[in-house]
Amino acid sequence: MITISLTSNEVLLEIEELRKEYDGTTVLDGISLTVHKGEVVVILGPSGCGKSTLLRCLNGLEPVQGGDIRLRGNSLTGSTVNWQQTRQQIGMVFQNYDLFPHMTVIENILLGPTKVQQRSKAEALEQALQLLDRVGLLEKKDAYPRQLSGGQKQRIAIVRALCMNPEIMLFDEVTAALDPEMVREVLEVILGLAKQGMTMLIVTHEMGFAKAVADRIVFIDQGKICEIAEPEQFFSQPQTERAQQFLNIFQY
Ligand SMILES: Nc1ncnc2c1ncn2[C@@H]1O[C@H](COP(=O)(O)OP(=O)(O)OP(=O)(O)O)[C@@H](O)[C@H]1O
Repeated sequence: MITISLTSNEVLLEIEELRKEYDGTTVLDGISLTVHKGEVVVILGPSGCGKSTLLRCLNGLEPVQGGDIRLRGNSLTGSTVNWQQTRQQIGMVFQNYDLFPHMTVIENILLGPTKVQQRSKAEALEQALQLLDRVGLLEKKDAYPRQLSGGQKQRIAIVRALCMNPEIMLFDEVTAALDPEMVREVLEVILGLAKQGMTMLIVTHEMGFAKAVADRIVFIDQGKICEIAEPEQFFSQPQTERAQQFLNIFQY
């Protein structure tokens, strides 16, 4: 079988010796990771190891106490970072799709492109409709969030983030709040993005999905990177006892 890698040599994101504390307790303890354009990195680790915190630091939602984060060489840890601009380059989707309840699907999606990015409504609308079509929800464009299932809301949240044309997408347990039958439809959207070469950092507890989507698995334990491996290697022969214990819990 010929495997075509969509990962380029171009470095997009560099995390260097990142340290994060909450109330004097170290939660991220010297995390270093380089992500290339087009790469899909899945972050795994036991509950409380710091996965969500790491994504939140990358998106400027948490201040850090040490180290650096660089996006295309530009540091994101100083006090002068323009987060409004930077967040347009780093899209994030959370467990709880926070769509505005009083706005329709299309209004939710167009808010960022038209208000923040000041793009023309016609141009943003064209892109939004294309993206909605791609996730199979074009007919829901005028629905309100309360009229959608959890899986549909989560796909809309992904479209909303994509419509800002980010360079990288962060996904934080986006299927954790969904009923099992809706998990697949959301994961398929993310798999589709991977095939199109979107750079992504994904936190998930879905091991089958992690194996299918990842170029690299990063296993974190107690705030440190314990292991970085290709998925085949990680799932068949993890190098550390902690990773083996973690996989045993998932019976994987
Ligand atoms: N706002 C906060 N204030 C204080 N401590 C926090 C805060 N947010 C997270 N923590 C702590 O930081 C540690 C890492 O939390 P984080 O949510 O990043 O873990 P996680 O690996 O994503 O866990 P899970 O898989 O359960 O979601 C935990 O010990 C958590 O209790």
